[in-house]
Amino acid sequence: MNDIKLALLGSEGAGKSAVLVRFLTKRFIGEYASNTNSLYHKRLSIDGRQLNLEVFDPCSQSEESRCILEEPLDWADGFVVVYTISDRRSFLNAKNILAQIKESRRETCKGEVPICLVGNKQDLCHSRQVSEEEARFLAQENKCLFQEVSAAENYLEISNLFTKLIRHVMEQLKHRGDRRRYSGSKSMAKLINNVFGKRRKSV
Ligand SMILES: Nc1nc2c(ncn2[C@@H]2O[C@H](COP(=O)(O)OP(=O)(O)OP(=O)(O)O)[C@@H](O)[C@H]2O)c(=O)[nH]1
Repeated sequence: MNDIKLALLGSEGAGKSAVLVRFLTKRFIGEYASNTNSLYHKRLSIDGRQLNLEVFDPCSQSEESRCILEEPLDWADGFVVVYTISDRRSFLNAKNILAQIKESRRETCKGEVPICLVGNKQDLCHSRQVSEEEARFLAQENKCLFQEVSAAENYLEISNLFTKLIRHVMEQLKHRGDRRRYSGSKSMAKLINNVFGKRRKSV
């Protein structure tokens, strides 16, 4: 069984939980408790391989999430960076987050860091503030996957995107061998105790 660890990052209200819950349950739930960090857990089968998926969905508002760009950067195998197409500030924040991921992995990760940039709330395109071209260009610069989606309206695009990201993570883990298993398990214990406050969710 392969363990795959993903972290969701992005501005408050960008739709991180909505995107993740859409992927995990196929459903859109309008409102989520946003005052807690959550660790979602799900078993999946991709390309005939059984996977143990863990996804960290941080609370943007909590004190704890201040360390979000420290521990999870080491813990996660891949990242989903979410912005809202109708909120330029969330896009600029996503740009910042991509730079921080790259910086933190510069020394430890020889290949590409598996990341997908997600432009959420595509259904709000009448109030668009970020063009698809600009976001695609940012994704190309950072060598990450990119897709505009609507967690409110679509499942398939989100599902395909996560599947591509997980495949990319599996490729990277093959190259990284045992290194991650060692440091990953140390980070995990620390993360659960110090950051997540032992909250875990199975979907
Ligand atoms: N119109 C529209 N609204 C969405 C979409 N996705 C999420 N929302 C709404 O955006 C708001 C924020 O969504 P969340 O999923 O809680 O966002 P988040 O990034 O997890 O927020 P924090 O937990 O505060 O960091 C909620 O009111 C959602 O219903 C979407 O695709 N379209």
